[in-house]
Parts: sequence; structure tokens; C-alpha cells
Amino acid sequence: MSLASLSTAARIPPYLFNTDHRQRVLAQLRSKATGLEKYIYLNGLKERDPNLFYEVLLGNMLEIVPILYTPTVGDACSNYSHIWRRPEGLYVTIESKGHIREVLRTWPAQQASRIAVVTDGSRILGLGDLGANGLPISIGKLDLYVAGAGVKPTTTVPICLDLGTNTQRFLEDPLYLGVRRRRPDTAEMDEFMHEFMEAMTEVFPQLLVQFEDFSTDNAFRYLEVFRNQYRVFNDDIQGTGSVVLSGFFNAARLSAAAAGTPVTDQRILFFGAGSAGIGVAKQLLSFFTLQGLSVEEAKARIWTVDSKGLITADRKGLQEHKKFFARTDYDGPALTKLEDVIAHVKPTALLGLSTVRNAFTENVVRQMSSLNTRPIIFPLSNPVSLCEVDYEDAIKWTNGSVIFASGSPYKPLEYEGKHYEPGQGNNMYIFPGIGLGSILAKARHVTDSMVEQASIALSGSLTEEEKAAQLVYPRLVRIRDISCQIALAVIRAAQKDNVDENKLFRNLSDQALLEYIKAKQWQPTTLSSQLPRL
Ligand SMILES: NC(=O)C1=CN([C@@H]2O[C@H](COP(=O)(O)OP(=O)(O)OC[C@H]3O[C@@H](n4cnc5c(N)ncnc54)[C@H](O)[C@@H]3O)[C@@H](O)[C@H]2O)C=CC1
Ligand SMILES: CC(=O)C(=O)O
Ligand SMILES: [Mg+2]
Repeated sequence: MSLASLSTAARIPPYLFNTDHRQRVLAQLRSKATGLEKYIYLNGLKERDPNLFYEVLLGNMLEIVPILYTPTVGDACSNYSHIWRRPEGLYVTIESKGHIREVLRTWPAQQASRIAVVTDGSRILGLGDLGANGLPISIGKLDLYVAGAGVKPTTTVPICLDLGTNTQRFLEDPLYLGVRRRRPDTAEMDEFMHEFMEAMTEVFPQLLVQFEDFSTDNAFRYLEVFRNQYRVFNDDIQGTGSVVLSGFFNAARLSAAAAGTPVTDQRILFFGAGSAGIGVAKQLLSFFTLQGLSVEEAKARIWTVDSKGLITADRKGLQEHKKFFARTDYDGPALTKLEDVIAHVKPTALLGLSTVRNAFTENVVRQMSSLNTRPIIFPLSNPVSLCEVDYEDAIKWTNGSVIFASGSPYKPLEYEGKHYEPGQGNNMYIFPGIGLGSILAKARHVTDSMVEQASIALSGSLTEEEKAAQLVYPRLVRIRDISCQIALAVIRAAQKDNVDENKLFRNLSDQALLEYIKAKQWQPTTLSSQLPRL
């Protein structure tokens, strides 16, 4: 008898009904030797059984998020042309300039699509220009929209703009997936981007666009050009700013309580002044202004450092985005060593967005420790291989006093008989909620106040137990609930700014709206309900 002639019931072996597929998936996943193999396995599972994939993801966030997202998604991107299995996501190449609309129309469910993550692959995490290999970052972020906010998978659109790459090893790699050319000049790229955004709005009328991992100049430029025209936000600038502000509220409270000083006495030093560093610095202005300081007073409490040292206004050829925080109160010799900058600034907080692995050396960390009862040290560069300092070292060198959050995850640890739990200062805590709120409110734009209110909602979402454990971010397993609270704050801010096209929520109480948002979250159906009845 051929297999095809067997009845469906007969083809399904009996064990399917008395074991839990989720356990089988986890056992298979855990048998893989490397992160990359785990990524490939999960990618295959998503194709075979998306429902089961999301069930396993939702039930095992702490184990699986670091595979689909930072750090392992960094390996997946770096190797994407080699591990590629099947088309997933949408490539829009520079060669389609002039007919981008037709390319977008090949995507199914155009009317139903709600959220696109769009990268041009030019600065993937801290890994540089990965060209067309950047697609997994869009896919990973959208997996977090599904897992973290309950956005329906079929309404998500991962996009990689394949504009070429300036990374020679990809241009020479016979397996490289992308177009084999160097990146366009600014004029050609601008033309492409304008056509792309116009076409996106036409083809996907309900869609919110999240710009992801564009190189710094383009990240700032396209945010400014498009933010008042389209439904768009930049995750690296606004999402990161919002998430770090949130953790900083909680960290400053802990550090001020330990030192017995006012919270506004914070002096913040940024190591790294790219889209993320400056995006966060700008957002941290509100840490001070929300407590009554002026913007000038807030700015005076922030210092920025790039690869040339402390950024001062008298430096020749300073890039536009660095000018705002350039110091005018220092005219000594250039301070190029981090230790010298710290000695000059005497910061309470040191934030790393530099992509420089181990830049926060033992000397640097001990220096911070000698200046502060509880130093705030946030090494935020991704993936882990580019993190400014490992958690264990930060704990050891501060004798446990550090208030720590990193961009990529670290595990809790024991040190001299005490338990320590790190924070993860990653925009993954905030963009799902910003996106969900914007989608539900049908916000025409993502305003500054929506981003700020998202941050305040996240910082206020700590439970009593999390506060007692001195965490600065809530536990990841609660992300769906947290995203609802963030979405509520985002919707209210959209209403205040009058950018909400959906006015229906205006008459709902916070409680009713929160319940509505929760009820709207997509849930994977259980596997057994999918199997044919016998
Ligand atoms: N935790 C989070 O949620 C996020 C983290 N990031 C991470 O932030 C990092 C930076 O991203 P972008 O700002 O977009 O990149 P970027 O390349 O524009 O910025 C890097 C900055 O670091 C500075 N830098 C480089 N080498 C240095 C050195 N030796 N000493 C001092 N400064 C140095 C550069 O001058 C530049 O200002 C990446 O690793 C990225 O993964 C980005 C977004 C979100
Ligand atoms: C987290 C993130 O968006 C980044 O590292 O670029
Ligand atoms: Mg990013």
C-alpha cells in the first residue's frame, strides 16, 4: 500500500497524541551544538509549523530570544548567505528603482499588513555593513513583535533593502545573496528611499514602518525626512533612547538612594556617539527635564565620547549629529583616553554604545567604583562579542555595587555568596509596545511624546518583587503584559497629540482599554487543536 493511500489518521503515529511536541522541539533544539545550528533548526520549525514555533517561543522566552535575536541573530546575519534555506521576507533591490511598487505588490496580505521592520543592512547590530545578509534582523525583531506584543504573524513584513554592500568579502563571496555592487551615493539612495516610502504607503495603507540598523548618518536623516510624513520610527534612535531612559529612571533611584544625593545629580558619560549613543543621550534629556530642569541644565549633565575622545565643540569637521552635546566648557588638550575623560567628568553613569569589546577595562570600572557608592554601568553594544564589559567582571571589579544593564543578555550569577541579576537594556522591551500602541490607535505619526510615555510606562512596570530584587527592567517573561501597558501609554499620548486616526479608544477608561489590548493579542492555538480528529 502506498503512503498516499493511507488515511490521515493511520499516517499519524500514536505517539503524537501522548507526548507534547513542545518537549520534543526543546529536546531537539538543545541537542544542537552551536547557536547557529539552533537558529537554523528554529527557522525550519517556523516554516513547518509556525504555530508550534510561536508556542515554544512564548513558553521559553529566556532560552529562545537569545537565539532568534541578539546575540545569535548576529551570527545568523553574518552567515546568512551560507545558511539560507528558503525565501522569507521581502528583498527590495536597488535595481528595482523605478518600479518598487510592483515589487511590494508581490507580498501577500497587503491590506492586512500592520508592521514592517526595514533594514538596509548597513549597520547590523555592531557588526557593520552586512548588505543583504541583514534580513534576519528584520525577521528577529518581528518575532519579538509576535512574542512580545501579540501582533499576528501574518500581519508582519520583514524587509531588507538590498542596495549593495561596501564589505569586500561579501562582494567576493560566490554564495552572497545580494546584488554585487557597492552602496549608492547619497543622491541615488535618497531617490530610492523616497520612492520606497511612497510605494509602501500606497501598497500597505495600514502599515507602520520601523527603520532598523541603518548606518548612523542615514538613520538620522531618514528619520527626520520621513517622521512627519509617514507612519515611521527608528528603533535604534527612538526605541533605544526610550528603553535606556526607562532603565535609567530605576537605576538613578537606586544610585541616589545609596549615595544619599538627589536623583538629578546624575552626570552621564556616553562612550560611543552614533545613532544609538546620541539617540539615547537626547532621550535622557527628559530624565532631567521631567524633574524640572531646563534643557540647558540637562545638557550640561551629559558628556559624549567617540573614537577621537571627548567631543568638544572646537573639534574640526564634527559630524552634525554630534554637535548638540559637544562640550563648550573644556579647552584643554584633547582627552582621548577613557580614564582621562572619567577623571575630568566624574560621571555617576557610564553608558557604552561604541561596539568596542571590553572597552570598560578593570581600571575604568574600578575608577567608576571609586567615584560612586553604586556606579551605573550600561554596556549596551550588541552582540555580546562587542559588549564593553562582561557582567561577571563588572560585578567583581565593583565588589557587587554596580547597577548593570547590557544590550545582550547575561545570566544571573553568584558572587561571594550573594545572588546578582543583570538587566537587559535592549530596545526589545519597548518597540513591541510602541508598535502595538501605534497600530491600534492607527497613529499617523510616532511623536516624541509617544516615545517618552512608552519609556515612563516601562519604568513603572516593575513589580514589588522586581523592585526588591533591585532590577532596573522587568523580567522578560512578563513582556506581553508590559507591552500592553506600554501600548496603553502610547495610545493615550497619540490621542493627546491628536495623531490617532482611530478615535474609538478616546471614550474607554484605562482599565477597559487595557483589557481590550490584552484581548487583541494574538495567541498560537494549541497543537492538539490542529490535528485531525480520529
Ligand atoms: N542595547 C540596545 O538596545 C541597542 C544597542 N545598539 C548598539 O550600539 C552600538 C552602536 O550603534 P550605532 O550608534 O548605530 O553605531 P555607530 O557605528 O554609528 O556608533 C559607534 C560610535 O562609537 C564610537 N567609537 C567607535 N570606536 C570607539 C573607540 N575606540 N572609542 C570610543 N568611541 C568609539 C564611534 O565614534 C561612534 O560614535 C552597536 O553595537 C549596536 O548594536 C544599538 C541600538 C540598540
Ligand atoms: C538592539 C538593536 O537594535 C541593535 O543593537 O541595533
Ligand atoms: Mg538595531
